[in-house]
Amino acid sequence: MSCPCSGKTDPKQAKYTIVMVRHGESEWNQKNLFCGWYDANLSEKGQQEAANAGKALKDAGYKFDIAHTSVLTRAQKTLEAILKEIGQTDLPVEKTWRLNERHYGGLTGLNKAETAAKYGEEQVQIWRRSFDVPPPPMDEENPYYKTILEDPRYANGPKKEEFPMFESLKLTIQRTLPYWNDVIVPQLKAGKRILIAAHGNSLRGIVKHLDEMSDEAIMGLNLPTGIPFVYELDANLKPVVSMKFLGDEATVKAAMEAVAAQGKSK
Ligand SMILES: O=C(O)[C@@H](COP(=O)(O)O)OP(=O)(O)O
Repeated sequence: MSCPCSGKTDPKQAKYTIVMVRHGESEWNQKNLFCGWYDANLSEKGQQEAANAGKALKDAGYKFDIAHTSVLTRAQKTLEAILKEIGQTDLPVEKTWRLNERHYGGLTGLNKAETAAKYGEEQVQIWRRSFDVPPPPMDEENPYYKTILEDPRYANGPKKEEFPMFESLKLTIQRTLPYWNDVIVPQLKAGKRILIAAHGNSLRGIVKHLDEMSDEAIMGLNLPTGIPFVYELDANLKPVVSMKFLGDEATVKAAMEAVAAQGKSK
């Protein structure tokens, strides 16, 4: 797909700025495994990507008043590395399961290329990128079932009855948007400069919402790891600058294509 690096631009009307970044490459991204709510660490390359994201933000002069991240290590470590680079290690940070990656259900722990070889690339593309077709549910046979379900980081939510066993992008958006609307929007309106470090699909959900992308259009968006992107929003929180990556266009495009290709059979 072409790089949607700088959609609409009328910075004169820009009232609010928010920066988002998908975490750096995780150890499971590196092994090409469906990760979802499994708590994979950053790979060495991912740690470097996170530091580079911080350098890019520093070079562009960004400072923040508050940051938001998920309860997963790969996003939190990315945020930490960024804050170190921009000299804001004391920034208030809010952590929420609502910014977690989508729950990849029964696919969690499977290799994406092997899954494509077994079920076909088309099926894997549907599982990875369709708006509302969920992956198969995670059941007790899955080796990561207990690790995830009994993880103490979820003691304060989600509630037992809302704890996902799988999520489509649609379901992911349904639990991410309340956080956007109830926590992030009021902070934006109060003039806070906000940074979000999260995941490929929780961020795709926010992007879909902000840019009012159709269910079809969002299928074509693959977010690269560790490259921050900026939104400038008007008084009604409509984008006047959309998804402006802090990276050169060729690099961003190649990184997006590499993410898309993870679902190929080899
Ligand atoms: O869960 C995963 O495997 C990846 C996204 O995978 P795709 O939807 O791109 O396959 O999540 P992230 O690395 O952003 O936390």
